[in-house]
Amino acid sequence: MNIAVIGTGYVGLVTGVALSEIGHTVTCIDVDPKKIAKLNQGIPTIYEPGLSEMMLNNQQRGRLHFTDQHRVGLADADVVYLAVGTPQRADGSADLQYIEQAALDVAGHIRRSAIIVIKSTVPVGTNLRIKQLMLDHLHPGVTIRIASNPEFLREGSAIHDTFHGDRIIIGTEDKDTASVLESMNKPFGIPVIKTDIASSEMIKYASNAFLATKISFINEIANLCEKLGANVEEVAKGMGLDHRIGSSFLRAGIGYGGSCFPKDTNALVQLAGNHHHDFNLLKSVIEVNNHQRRLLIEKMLGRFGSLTGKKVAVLGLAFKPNTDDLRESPALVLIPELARLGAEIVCYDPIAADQGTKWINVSAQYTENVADALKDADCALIITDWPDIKRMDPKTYGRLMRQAIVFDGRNCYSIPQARAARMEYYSIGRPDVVPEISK
Ligand SMILES: NC(=O)C1=CN([C@@H]2O[C@H](COP(=O)(O)OP(=O)(O)OC[C@H]3O[C@@H](n4cnc5c(N)ncnc54)[C@H](O)[C@@H]3O)[C@@H](O)[C@H]2O)C=CC1
Ligand SMILES: O=C(O)[C@H]1O[C@H](OP(=O)(O)OP(=O)(O)OC[C@H]2O[C@@H](n3ccc(=O)[nH]c3=O)[C@H](O)[C@@H]2O)[C@H](O)[C@@H](O)[C@@H]1O
Repeated sequence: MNIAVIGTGYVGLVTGVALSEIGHTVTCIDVDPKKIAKLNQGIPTIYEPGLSEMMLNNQQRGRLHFTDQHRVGLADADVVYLAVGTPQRADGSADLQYIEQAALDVAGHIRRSAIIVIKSTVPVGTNLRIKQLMLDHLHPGVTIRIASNPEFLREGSAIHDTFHGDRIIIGTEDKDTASVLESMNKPFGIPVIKTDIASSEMIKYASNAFLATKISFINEIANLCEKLGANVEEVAKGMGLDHRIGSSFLRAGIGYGGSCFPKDTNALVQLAGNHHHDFNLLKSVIEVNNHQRRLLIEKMLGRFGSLTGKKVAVLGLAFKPNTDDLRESPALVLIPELARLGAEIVCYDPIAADQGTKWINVSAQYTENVADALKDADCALIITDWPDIKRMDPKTYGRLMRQAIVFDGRNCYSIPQARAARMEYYSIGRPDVVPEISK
């Protein structure tokens, strides 16, 4: 089929590349000419394992194209995906200006009837409003059908998730549209759930809200474990083996970040409020997460009294490993707070350092490797559990730092490992490790 994808961000680009990989002819359209120029040179604009090769391969086969010209990109499209951002407004609700503009752009340029698929995460009711908006602006004779097809990929494993997802959700007003989209997605070999549009829109928010709830729940248990002398990792393992609970999303840490959990939980609270429903549970999930992000600073102040003039090695900036995305990363809260407290900050991230220099507006040094960041530091603060940080011999801290004092927001090392390395080690939901010599 001929497909157009509007928006070449994390979701649009991966969707376009994946649909071309299963044999469709895809044109991705973006309003950012710089992104399009880079993509046309075969260079991905985001970091995702496996994306670069797959993209280049499909471009060379002539199945994947990029343009900033809607007229060109929409010329042959049978199906048009809208995959632009739906960020958070100041009041927490979803900002729909980009998707509305994208819909108007399509309506203004499309000259043939097509199915419009909304992939962006949008509040319940948005698909039908977008349809009406487009109907008001279409050229005479052009008809559209609308479908909701929310995305469940995770950044850092986006290609893997797209080909091995648990389900594909298709919400439509009519069975024909659902059948067309089901057969289009068949080569992915993933179960397709066909439903109505409102339920499809809600499945996306409910899924993200539930995963965020699991994380805040285990973080609260972790905080209690610290007070009671239990180890949250043992607790999570013991809970997760119950298949009704499941072991995923039970990793305690410095809270969830990223472009979606924070914004989607807030948007759902807002949506509920607009319908006179006070979503207290989800409000608590958000509150717990906000507090969790600051926990390690409290621990650092507890240990040092003051951070003025202390050299802090910050390991990891991205909101999770394998991505260069800094959106809502705990780093954006923690680094400015360290600066406010007078610390000297040296940051390391294997992929997201460039983004760090753009997003973090406080004075900080950026290094190319972990060793340079750790050299002569008074303490280390682990924000992202990058594989090279996790795999590092914990004795490295002692070899390079003034004192091996590590505040670990991702529980990268086991307690026995920390003890063996003679580190002073503060993690989440586990006993502190304080060697005799440091007491
Ligand atoms: N990032 C993620 O992992 C996931 C995101 N989502 C949802 O997918 C949607 C897109 O998210 P991201 O890909 O992260 O956004 P993004 O911000 O990375 O990309 C959006 C892209 O759309 C382009 N754009 C904006 N207006 C346009 C227009 N009128 N015409 C053409 N292009 C336009 C921008 O230039 C940008 O390249 C959001 O609703 C998000 O909640 C859903 C699942 C996963
Ligand atoms: O709607 C979205 O954008 C996406 O949001 C999340 O994906 P993503 O944000 O890319 O990454 P996750 O792996 O879910 O991690 C989110 C945050 O939770 C944190 N997390 C995750 C799992 C866990 O056990 N503990 C924990 O603190 C991560 O460190 C990270 O900061 C969902 O997992 C995807 O299904 C969804 O499509």
